Amino acid sequence: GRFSIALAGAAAYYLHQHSVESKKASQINASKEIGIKTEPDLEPKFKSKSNSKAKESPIYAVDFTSTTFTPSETSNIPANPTPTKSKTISSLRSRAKRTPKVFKASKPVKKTSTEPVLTKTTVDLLESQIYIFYTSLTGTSQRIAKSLNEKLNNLYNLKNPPKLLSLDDDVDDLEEYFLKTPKQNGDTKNIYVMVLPSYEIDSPIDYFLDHLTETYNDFRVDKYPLKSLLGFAVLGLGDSESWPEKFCYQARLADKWLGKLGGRRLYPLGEVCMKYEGEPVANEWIQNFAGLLNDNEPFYLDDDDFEDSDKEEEESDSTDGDGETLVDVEDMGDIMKKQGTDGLKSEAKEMVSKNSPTYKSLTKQGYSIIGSHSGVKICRWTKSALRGRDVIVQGALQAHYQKIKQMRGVPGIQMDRFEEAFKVKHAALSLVGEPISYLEISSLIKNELHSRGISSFLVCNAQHPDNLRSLCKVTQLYVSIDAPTKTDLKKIDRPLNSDFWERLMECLDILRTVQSHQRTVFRLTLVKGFNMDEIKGYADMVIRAQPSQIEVKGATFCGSSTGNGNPLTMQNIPFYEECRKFVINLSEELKSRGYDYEVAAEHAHSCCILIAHTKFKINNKWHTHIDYPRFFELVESGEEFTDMDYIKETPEWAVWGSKEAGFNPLDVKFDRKAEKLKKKKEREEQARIALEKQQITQES
Ligand SMILES: Cc1cc2nc3c(=O)[nH]c(=O)nc-3n(C[C@H](O)[C@H](O)[C@H](O)COP(=O)(O)O)c2cc1C
Repeated sequence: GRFSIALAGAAAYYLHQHSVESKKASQINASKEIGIKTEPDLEPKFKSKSNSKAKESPIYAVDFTSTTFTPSETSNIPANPTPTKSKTISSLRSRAKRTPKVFKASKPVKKTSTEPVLTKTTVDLLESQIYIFYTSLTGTSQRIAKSLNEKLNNLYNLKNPPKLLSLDDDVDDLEEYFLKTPKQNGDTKNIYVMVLPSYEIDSPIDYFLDHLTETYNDFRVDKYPLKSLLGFAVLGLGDSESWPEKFCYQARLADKWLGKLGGRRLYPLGEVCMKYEGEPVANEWIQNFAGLLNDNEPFYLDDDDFEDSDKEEEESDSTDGDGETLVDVEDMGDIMKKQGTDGLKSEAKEMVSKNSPTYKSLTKQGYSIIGSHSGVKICRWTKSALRGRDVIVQGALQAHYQKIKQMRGVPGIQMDRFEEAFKVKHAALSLVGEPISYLEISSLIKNELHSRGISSFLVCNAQHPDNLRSLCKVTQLYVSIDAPTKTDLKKIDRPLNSDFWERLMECLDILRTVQSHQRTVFRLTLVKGFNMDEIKGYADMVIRAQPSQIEVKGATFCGSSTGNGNPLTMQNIPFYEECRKFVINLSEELKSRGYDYEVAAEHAHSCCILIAHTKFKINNKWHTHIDYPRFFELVESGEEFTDMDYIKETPEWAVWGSKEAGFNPLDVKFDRKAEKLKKKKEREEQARIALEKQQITQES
């Protein structure tokens, strides 16, 4: 058996009440039939009987990837970095489309590698020459830049003392640093750290930003002059109260253009409001940045990243849709130069190439983080798991942190969320095997998770009654209910045990009795044409187990292929409306039989709806959320407690029927297309005004 631990920081766990992963699609293969219903024993028994009988020790592989799917491959970190493949003319894109002198070249063909190329970075950041640039009108940025300088100067293992330069006084010619870059002895490379305020009014920052954009747009010079840097980071200072719309906007622009000019982002852009947060937060950024210099985690960012950020703009400008790219003849020099130098001299590739199958496979398995979980699938954890529970949790945490660190260079990462992701708050023990069949599970939960203040969401498939009976207190105990009848369940889950139905029934009884003190949650994943019709069968199970809540989620489409035995198509993915209908019918069925369950909350975006027992509705307000601090207080007290002792009011935006339908208004959805459209409209409007002005001048 295998199970996975998915870890999440606080910020990313806003879905904690409702998030349900869809079941592995290939497991679902069913038709409908009326099943056997057994009358439940309705006598609750509150005393827990522990099953201490140790059976033979099984072998556990730990899957730290997505909780929905375990790939068959593992990725290795090869000892030797794979060199960057040389680029061809065709791998370079044109800039703005110009006429009339054009060469035709085929669309970029990126070489892909089937070999995983996740490698440790070969360069030691501590060996670099750090330049701290700042510009300051009223002295704040200068002060912060000085404390950054001091902090770095005090790093005993930093080889070269940093250089502090005012863009206003010490840098006469921006080209010396932002077109060429200073040459150092030997292999020493430069790191640029910028401390920049933002000014709505004209200031020297405009001049600096103009220089960056002009360099980028100047077809005569290398488009990526800052590629020779080891990396850069920008700390922005501003005032979010007085300039909410333009808060730190110039630091953001600097961060963007330095990236576009080929710089590698070493650390997320800092945006500090000097009015509210002030120097402590700026110093926190400094502290974290300094910490990262000591870190030799590989960068998520690879050589292609800065090009990708251009891509969208260029693609949107381009009307050329025939698979070929027009290359301006004036760009040819640039292209030739790149072909000659990049391919031969560029340093060893440090990360999985964005276009490689490995990258795609890893990200698909959950490699993205901030808020979610550690997408690592490294076989050494499998070995670690054999050594015992301590190694499992430590390994999971380590892998989680490692993955977060790798995200530090990705454009758009928010510093506060990045830092928050290091504070693991929640662990989901779930899927692909049974976490409760791990003999040490209770000890792992108590001693490794709860003692660290990490909550535990445990998912089981109700096939191991003995283990379920002896399970310790968890924050939330999920039971997957994949089908409402015996026949359907057999087809859908293809259970290993012939007495699977009896086991399920026994587990449901345990939930109602021995484990009724737990916050128990049924999780139903709806698949159209497979398990959505037998409402009565589900109602029977709810009555038998009397769970605290029922989470219902429409299955998500993960692609289908005839080769992997997955019969699902988009036709099997229910619409949100169909899920709504399902939960209404189920709660009405329960009501009609005298059981008090109602639809309580929803998260339309994830096609996820929560039915809860009405005991969670206090003074007409739903309390389906978890009060985590209270949970840990209760755990620490050693006293017995129930699911009702750590409840928290459901926020209005999550309540069933709210206009937000579960979308937290604080989490602004970034709509790239809408953003582009907005910008386009702004440009058109500006052009129209300019034209009008011109006409007025001509007329007068
Ligand atoms: C006239 C003026 C305009 C400003 N405009 C902005 C702005 O557009 N966005 C922002 O975030 N902060 C703005 N600020 C706040 C400054 O960026 C902030 O006070 C910063 O810490 C000043 O740094 P300095 O002392 O190094 O010049 C503005 C401040 C002044 C005085």
